Amino acid sequence: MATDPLRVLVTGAAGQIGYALVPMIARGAMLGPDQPIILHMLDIEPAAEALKGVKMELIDAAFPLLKGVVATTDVVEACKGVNVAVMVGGFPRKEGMERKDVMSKNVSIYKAQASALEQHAAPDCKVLVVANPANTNALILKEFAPSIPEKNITCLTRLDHNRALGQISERLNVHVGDVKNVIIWGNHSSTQYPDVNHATVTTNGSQKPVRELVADDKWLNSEFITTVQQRGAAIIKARKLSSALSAASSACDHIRDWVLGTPKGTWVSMGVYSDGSYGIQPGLIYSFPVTCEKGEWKIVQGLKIDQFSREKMDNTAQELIEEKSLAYSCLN
Ligand SMILES: NC(=O)c1ccc[n+]([C@@H]2O[C@H](COP(=O)([O-])OP(=O)(O)OC[C@H]3O[C@@H](n4cnc5c(N)ncnc54)[C@H](O)[C@@H]3O)[C@@H](O)[C@H]2O)c1
Ligand SMILES: O=C(O)C[C@H](O)C(=O)O
Repeated sequence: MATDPLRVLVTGAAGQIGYALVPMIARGAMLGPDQPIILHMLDIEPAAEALKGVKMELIDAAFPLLKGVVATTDVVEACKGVNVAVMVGGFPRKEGMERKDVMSKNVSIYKAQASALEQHAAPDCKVLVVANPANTNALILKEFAPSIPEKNITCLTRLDHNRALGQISERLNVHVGDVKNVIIWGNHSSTQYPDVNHATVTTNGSQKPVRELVADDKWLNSEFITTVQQRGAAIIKARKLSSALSAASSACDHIRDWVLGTPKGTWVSMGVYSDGSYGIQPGLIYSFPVTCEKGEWKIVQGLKIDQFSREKMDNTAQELIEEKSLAYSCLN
């Protein structure tokens, strides 16, 4: 039986993440190889010509799953009937800036786009905010779109999760696919806490704790953490542009696992609405370990948290509380 196409919105589609992301979606990397797609691409007037060019290339690539392309600078047209919204539109940080330095420009975009999504997207639309400051933009979107269920609004910390997997795989010289269950707690910023206390590596059919295999707590508790926290800045320094292919790929991972489910025994990190789990203030958009089934995420419960982790988890929560009040002061 033919499957109806799903409508996927990408905002900021003429930008560098957008350019990497739309072909991945059109090839099935986000919603699977059998799911037809109609792509909705939004950008602003100064990027309208570039957006047209992206649409031309999508047509030229002749993707079999791509059943239509809407390329527009009209936010209402862009949001109409979308089932998935990937919010990339905004201003990236440059060398020497922290992510919250792009706050005033970006939170006002998310306030404005919240109502367009609320009024015109499909009622069960799943929203992923990528643009920085990602957690706080998602929080603003949630607060200004009160009729969208809070469970449907998330932000991207899967890139940090994948970076953590990558660092462990490099250190142990094992395949990245054999490393699992790292956790990113908190903010997608330099206060995030990459935690390997529950992570494992599968070797010769059995699972071993990452801590045991690395056997170097000093490295795990210092250099590993700062490398993951600072990876975004390192990419900006090297490329003079912020990460794009890895961000696009991680956005596909985030939505794919959310919609199609996480493999048994595996969790991933997602920035989601806090329900107070692990003592994190309810209402923040905070990155937790989650499992997904039937299109719903659930925070993994009952993990043992030591004093070292507790302090780092609270520190990044505190930054999110401060970002929230800074965001509101930018909106006033
Ligand atoms: N969460 C993450 O892991 C992660 C990773 C990488 C980048 N980012 C962030 O993603 C965002 C995009 O990065 P990029 O490198 O693609 O930037 P970019 O400047 O190349 O592209 C951004 C696009 O957004 C468009 N835009 C601006 N205002 C808009 C609006 N109101 N509506 C729709 N589109 C609008 C711009 O015209 C531009 O085409 C940045 O905020 C960046 O910091 C987040
Ligand atoms: O660090 C940035 O500003 C871009 C992005 O958030 C990243 O982590 O690569």
